[in-house]
Amino acid sequence: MIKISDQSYLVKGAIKTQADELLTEIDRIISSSPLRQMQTKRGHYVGAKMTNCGEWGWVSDKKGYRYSRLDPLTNQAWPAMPTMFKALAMELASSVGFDHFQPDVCLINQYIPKVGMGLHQDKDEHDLSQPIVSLSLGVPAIFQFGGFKRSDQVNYHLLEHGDVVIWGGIDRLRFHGIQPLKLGHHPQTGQTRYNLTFRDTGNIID
Ligand SMILES: O=C(O)CCC(=O)C(=O)O
Ligand SMILES: [Fe+2]
Repeated sequence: MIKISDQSYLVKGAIKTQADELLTEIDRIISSSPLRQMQTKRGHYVGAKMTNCGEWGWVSDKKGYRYSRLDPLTNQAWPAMPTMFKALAMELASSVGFDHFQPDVCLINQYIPKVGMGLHQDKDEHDLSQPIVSLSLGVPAIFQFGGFKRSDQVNYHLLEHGDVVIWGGIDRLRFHGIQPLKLGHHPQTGQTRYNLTFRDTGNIID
């Protein structure tokens, strides 16, 4: 395990043995809530294609970013979070000292060559005491991990198939991003990288 900041960790190869099962579940989720490019307030499109599983899903459209219980594409609830997803995310969180993590959303990002994700903070969750658990599958990518201001210096970390990044506590609001994906090939995903990001929205379902 590599400590990349005070309460941030990169665990190389942590989910290699679960990768097949994760990819099978991703296919199943995508077949009911398809990957799609989301729009931003300014009318641009988010580069990565996205979908979700869990009680909530992260969505973006001309009204902005938010969590929604329904998939706006299907008007149905998001597919349930597979039991193994939740158990794995909880185990990974607790392995670096974040106990009692109860993710209620898993955002699935799909990157193809040239697609990245600009520097941003994950701050749409109400409960910032809970960490972010982020899994990488397929083609490698360069993760940028910065400070608390967009202009702060960033460090670069290679994320390969099976790697996990976990950040929380005092690091929860650090800026981070993904550099545009380089052309590559992975036997299980082709030219694609998948990222699964587990969060606790802090939303209460009544
Ligand atoms: O793809 C990644 O590794 C990071 C994704 C991310 O930061 C996000 O979805 O908020
Ligand atoms: Fe993020």
